[in-house]
Amino acid sequence: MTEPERERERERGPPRFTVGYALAPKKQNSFIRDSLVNLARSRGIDLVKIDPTRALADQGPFHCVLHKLYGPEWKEQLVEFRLRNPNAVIIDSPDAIERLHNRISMLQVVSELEIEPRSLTFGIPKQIVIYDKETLFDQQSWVALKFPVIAKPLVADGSAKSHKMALVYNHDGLKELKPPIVLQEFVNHGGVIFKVYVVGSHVQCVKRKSLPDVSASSSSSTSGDAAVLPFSQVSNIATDEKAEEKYYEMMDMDDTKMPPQEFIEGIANGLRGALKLNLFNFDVIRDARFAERYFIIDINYFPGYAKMPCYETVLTNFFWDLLNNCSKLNSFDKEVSNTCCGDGDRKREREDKENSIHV
Ligand SMILES: O=P(O)(O)O[C@@H]1[C@@H](OP(=O)(O)O)[C@H](OP(=O)(O)O)[C@H](O)[C@H](OP(=O)(O)O)[C@H]1OP(=O)(O)O
Ligand SMILES: Nc1ncnc2c1ncn2[C@@H]1O[C@H](COP(=O)(O)OP(=O)(O)O)[C@@H](O)[C@H]1O
Ligand SMILES: [Mg+2]
Ligand SMILES: [Mg+2]
Repeated sequence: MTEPERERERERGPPRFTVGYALAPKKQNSFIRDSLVNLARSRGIDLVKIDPTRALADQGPFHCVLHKLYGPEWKEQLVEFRLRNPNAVIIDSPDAIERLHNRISMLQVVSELEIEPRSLTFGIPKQIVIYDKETLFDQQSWVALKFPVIAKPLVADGSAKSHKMALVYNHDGLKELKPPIVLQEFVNHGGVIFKVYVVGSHVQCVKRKSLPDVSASSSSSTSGDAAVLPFSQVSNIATDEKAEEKYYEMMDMDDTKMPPQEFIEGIANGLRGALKLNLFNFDVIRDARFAERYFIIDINYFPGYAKMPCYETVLTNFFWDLLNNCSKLNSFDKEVSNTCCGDGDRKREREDKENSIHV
């Protein structure tokens, strides 16, 4: 760069970026808080709402589009936007997100991962998919499964219906289920679930309450108790503080040891690469019988990040990394200058970007 060019750049000041967001109203309320908007703004990133009633390609300009909306029309909008703005970043690709909308394809990738240390194991609980009532009533279809099982709607599209689960203690309980469903073996895990939030290369694990363990006797069809227990979003239920305190005491929540960070990061990075996603979380449980055995039971796109400690900083850093030092973006906005960062950061940014753009 010549001296006059450097001078012009100094005069222009640091580059500014615009991130457009397209979110359902509930998500917008929980995620787009003043604390996030102000922190991002102070780092040169403006968060701007995308108007869902107007064509996306007519809005902007956006250096980056952040979204959690579904359906063919929205996908079309993204394709059109991409054609008109080939250097803008779309977080994340709708095809990659769609894989998480089916509870079978969602977890398929887990079995393909190879993670150190090998002293700990991870996988998914034994599960089958049932598409119709006939198969549900055919003993042969679930003979390989051990009760209790959790029945989950096959579709995980964010609707209230897609979170309606049932804990089924014995085969009598199967009668009440409505396929298409996934029947997954229930794993006793001490009533505590680990939620692992992933934001690009940032990985953060938190503890949440989960379903309590089930005793062997409650699974017998002669116990006289109900054969099925419906529930929904158990780790998300807002209880009053007192009840919450009692629950935590009862479940020894404070005493529950976190899984090793290195292990969790290995899984998170493996999933990030295989799923080609930047923004997701996954639910992990630890087998109550074998403490070295972990199961991944759920993966969610763009989860409730506002519940993650320091979410404003984590998300702002992610946007910043993505928007700065990126040659593709530099050509989208010719005004942007090159900014330095370490090699590790560069590698991280490259990975984050590889996971984004393609629509
Ligand atoms: O509503 P929140 O903030 O609790 O976030 C929900 C997530 O809670 P979590 O962060 O895992 O505790 C929630 O996670 P779970 O499925 O409950 O494990 C989902 O990601 C949910 O999105 P969707 O309904 O599946 O599209 C998320 O809902 P949306 O905010 O995306 O509607
Ligand atoms: N295989 C399982 N064994 C034990 N508990 C489970 C299992 N699967 C799900 N759960 C419990 O049910 C809750 C909801 O299941 P999940 O698959 O995470 O659905 P959702 O997408 O609605 O969060 C989990 O947070 C956990 O408490
Ligand atoms: Mg879950
Ligand atoms: Mg989920």
